[in-house]
Amino acid sequence: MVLNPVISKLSGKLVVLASASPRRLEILTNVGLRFEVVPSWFKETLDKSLFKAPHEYAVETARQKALEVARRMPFKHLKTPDIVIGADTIVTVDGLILEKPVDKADAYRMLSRLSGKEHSVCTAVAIVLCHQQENEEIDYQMTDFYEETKVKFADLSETMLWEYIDSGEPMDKAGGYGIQALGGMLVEYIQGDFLNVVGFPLNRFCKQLDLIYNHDPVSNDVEHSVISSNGSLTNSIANPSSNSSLSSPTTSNPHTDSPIQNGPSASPASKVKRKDGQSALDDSSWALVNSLSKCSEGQENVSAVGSPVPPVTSRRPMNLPYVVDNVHTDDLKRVMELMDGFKASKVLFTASKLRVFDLLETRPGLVGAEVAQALEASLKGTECLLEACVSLGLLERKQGGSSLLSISHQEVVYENSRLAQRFLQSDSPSSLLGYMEHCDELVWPLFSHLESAVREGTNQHAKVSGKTITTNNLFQDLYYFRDAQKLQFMRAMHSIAGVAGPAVATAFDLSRFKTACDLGGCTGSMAHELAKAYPGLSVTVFDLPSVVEMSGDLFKDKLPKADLYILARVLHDWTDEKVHALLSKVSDACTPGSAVLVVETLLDGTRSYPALQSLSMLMQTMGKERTGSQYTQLLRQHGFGDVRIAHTWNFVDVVLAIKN
Ligand SMILES: C[S@@+](CC[C@H](N)C(=O)[O-])C[C@H]1O[C@@H](n2cnc3c(N)ncnc32)[C@H](O)[C@@H]1O
Repeated sequence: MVLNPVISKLSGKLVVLASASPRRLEILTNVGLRFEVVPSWFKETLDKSLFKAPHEYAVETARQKALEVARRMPFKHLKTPDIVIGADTIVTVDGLILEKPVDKADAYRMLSRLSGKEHSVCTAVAIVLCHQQENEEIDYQMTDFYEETKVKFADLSETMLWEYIDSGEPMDKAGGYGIQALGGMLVEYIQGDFLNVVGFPLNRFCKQLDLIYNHDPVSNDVEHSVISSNGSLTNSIANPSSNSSLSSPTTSNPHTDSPIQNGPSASPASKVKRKDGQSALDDSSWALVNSLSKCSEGQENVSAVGSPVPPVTSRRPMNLPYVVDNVHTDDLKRVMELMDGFKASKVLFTASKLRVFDLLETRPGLVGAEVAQALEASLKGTECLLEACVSLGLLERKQGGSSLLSISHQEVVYENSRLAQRFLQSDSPSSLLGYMEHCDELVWPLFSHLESAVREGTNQHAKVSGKTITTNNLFQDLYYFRDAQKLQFMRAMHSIAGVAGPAVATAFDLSRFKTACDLGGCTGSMAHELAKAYPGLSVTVFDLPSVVEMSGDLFKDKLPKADLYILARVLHDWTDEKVHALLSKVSDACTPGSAVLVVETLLDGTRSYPALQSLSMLMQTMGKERTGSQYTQLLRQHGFGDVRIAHTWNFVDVVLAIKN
């Protein structure tokens, strides 16, 4: 299509970009567009499974972003924009939608998925035109489109991936990369609009503005749906030859003359369809999407919270304060989740202890009564527990049991979720049941004394078991004083090492070491993982006499000879003084080029797990978790000049320190 001048058509208009993306801002500024930035409060949480194709999800998100700002501004900013632009960029690969990574581990998952493959970048843009009418009501007209660009990544090495992730660039970008900066290094070729990959398809946007401002939509016979503030469809004209699109976010079928229901139109599938039945995305027809009076402030907020499609319902009087908005709702949700965190943990521990997951592994598809019978528990309590497990993603609820006790085939039956199959069944290789039992029996009672621990700065065993624990008797008197306790502790250590072991073993290339000694190696689970990863490595486990045959006291006895010493979750048990004593001893046992592998949860980044784990150490031991740089400093003080850190984002991270 011939492109006419469009940007000048917007001069004198209040143009608003409903996006905080600096890249979109730059693209639009560069072409001389004058606009305000009002980031949308619409949360990108639409249920992706409701959309037939990924681009439909992006379009709907762009629409909701733009509409939220268009509806908020007259009330919150006390001015009505002329035009609001919303955009959403998604990356799709193997049918999967990738948005912005939530953390480094997520960025790693995304980028390794993109490595060596072609993927698609889709930016959807929604343009809302706001017309203030004489009666103070505002009409909203919306048009939207999307642009797709194919991008091919080179094969990326692990080092390249991590170097890029550690640059911090992936974090605020769809798909975890930015083509305009460092991420450009990853790209072999692109097919399509480069700026679309950056975040805004400028050319297509200008074509769309051309359609809007250089052609009169009504005289062009384009599709034109009007929804009045009482929610009824008042007009509908169609032009089947039209090739651009506009849709009404509030109508389930704007092509009918029937009245449209008030209230939330829940499904994104309610988007306008073209006359020919195609998705509206390639159309450029018009729809007057909404008409709201200025006094419907509360409604604006309700819609943004509850539904992808803003409802048009009865008006609220201006003087009735309406206090819920997206931001508040998200904060409230977070606080509620945190307040309920202890209940969720206890549900997990109890269901594990009652062996619900083992039962449903051997007998999947049981109804509540059958589970209650097998557990010898009350029906009422069992049903509550099962439903709580479903809500936490531990179990799946299905319809139609075929069991003897089921009354009808429509009865609810339960099965283990994938998460439960992997981590909660006792026979799974990555079962965490041992650790769960430890958390429930030992850590849980300690945490009820968190306030005392914070005030006193010490462990709380005296309050729970009446035992005063010091650096000299931590293991012997606490964990190993009875066989049952010892085995429980060892099971806990074993299960974590089993899950984290493969990531620890491969965090660095350790193939040059021939002998390793796992100091405080407990059941040998970590040693086993190392030996598996490096068939040429002979690993010895050294622990207290009550734990292993190759025994001794780390602090008193001579250490076995090795060229790699492993200290996995040992240093975090001890005071700085003891840590210095131990590292000095390990350093003495090392020759130049030998190394120590410190495996600990590093207090780096913003994940909650390490911080909570550090509190757990405070409650249980003499020690604490430390940051990567604290370990680096400690190790350097003991003659390990070359210190490298690998964050595995598993239970533990890894520090490799090589002796000078
Ligand atoms: C927290 S556990 C870690 C176990 C194992 N490294 C892992 O990551 O699964 C600490 C280990 O240090 C051992 N340990 C504690 N004090 C010790 C000492 N004085 N000498 C030798 N081993 C000790 C304990 O028996 C226990 O196995």
